[in-house]
Amino acid sequence: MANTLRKSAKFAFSGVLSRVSIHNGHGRVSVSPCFSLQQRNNSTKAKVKVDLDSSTGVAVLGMESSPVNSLSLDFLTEFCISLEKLEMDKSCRGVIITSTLPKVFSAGLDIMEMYGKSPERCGEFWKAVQEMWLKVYGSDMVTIAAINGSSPAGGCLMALACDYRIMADNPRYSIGLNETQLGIVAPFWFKDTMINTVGNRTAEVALQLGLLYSAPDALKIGLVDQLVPQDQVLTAAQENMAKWLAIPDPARQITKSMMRKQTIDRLLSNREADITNFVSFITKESIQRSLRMYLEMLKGRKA
Ligand SMILES: CCCC/C=C\CC(=O)SCCNC(=O)CCNC(=O)[C@H](O)C(C)(C)COP(=O)(O)OP(=O)(O)OC[C@H]1O[C@@H](n2cnc3c(N)ncnc32)[C@H](O)[C@@H]1OP(=O)(O)O
Repeated sequence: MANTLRKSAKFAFSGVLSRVSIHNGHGRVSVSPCFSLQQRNNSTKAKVKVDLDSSTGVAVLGMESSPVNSLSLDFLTEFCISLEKLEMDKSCRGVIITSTLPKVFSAGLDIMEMYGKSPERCGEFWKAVQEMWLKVYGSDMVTIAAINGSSPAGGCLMALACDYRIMADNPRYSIGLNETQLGIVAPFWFKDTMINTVGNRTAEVALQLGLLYSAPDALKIGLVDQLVPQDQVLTAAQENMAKWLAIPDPARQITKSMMRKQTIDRLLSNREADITNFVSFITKESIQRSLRMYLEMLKGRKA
């Protein structure tokens, strides 16, 4: 499906990678994003760690952007490059997306990217958010989210874009599209992805109220597929991956495409308008005020 989509869309990150894999002699391959001229990371510390086991064809993509894996432009760029590299690697059939940080899968979009930024920068940021979703939701690989921490808003979207979600059964963690609680509106493709997962009525209530669900409640509504103890999230993801990989790739990929193409096409054919909408919405004075208050609330929680 990703190949099909690549033909019909201009992917911001397409063609920036070469097929470089480094074998370390144990059947595992460490894949670090092969940065091109489009690399924009200022820091040298990688925000994404990829470990591909060539004997199983399964990669673990660990998000390690401290403190909370918020989805900044730099993070999203690195994430998309890593995923595209795996997508192009014929030996990789499945990817497990997880966090290497304690307590948090992803805190969602980096609020600092939406507060006090120029319209140009906001547009660039939103394009990267779209790209992340297109790449995960449209991946030819089997994608499993190993949700080993809280996963609000954009973090929930990333998990929703996967084929299967396994969450740590920890009462401190929550997941959901809580945008309205911040005074902002989840765009149509967030909403569509939620509807495709939990159904229209549940999505309507969840989105309007900006609900964050505990792990058991997320399981109840089908927002996640399985709960396991914290220390078993990755093992459970590996076990589940084996079931998905037992299905012949072409049959599974075509079926996935049938299920998701309409939703993907809707964004592809409205990409520019969606960016324009985002920029004009997020730069409004009232929205900037809401974001500032939310940031202050986040920082103030420590005091
Ligand atoms: C049209 C617009 C559409 C937009 C679509 C999607 C919007 C989004 O995704 S908006 C982001 C929504 N995210 C949230 O509401 C989550 C906010 N964060 C939290 O609830 C908690 O931080 C979390 C449960 C993830 C983790 O809790 P803790 O482990 O207790 O960490 P802290 O709260 O102490 O946070 C540490 C540090 O990180 C900063 N932080 C947290 N989240 C974000 C974020 N999303 N963006 C930027 N920065 C974030 C937080 O302020 C702390 O900073 P310092 O005080 O400087 O240490």
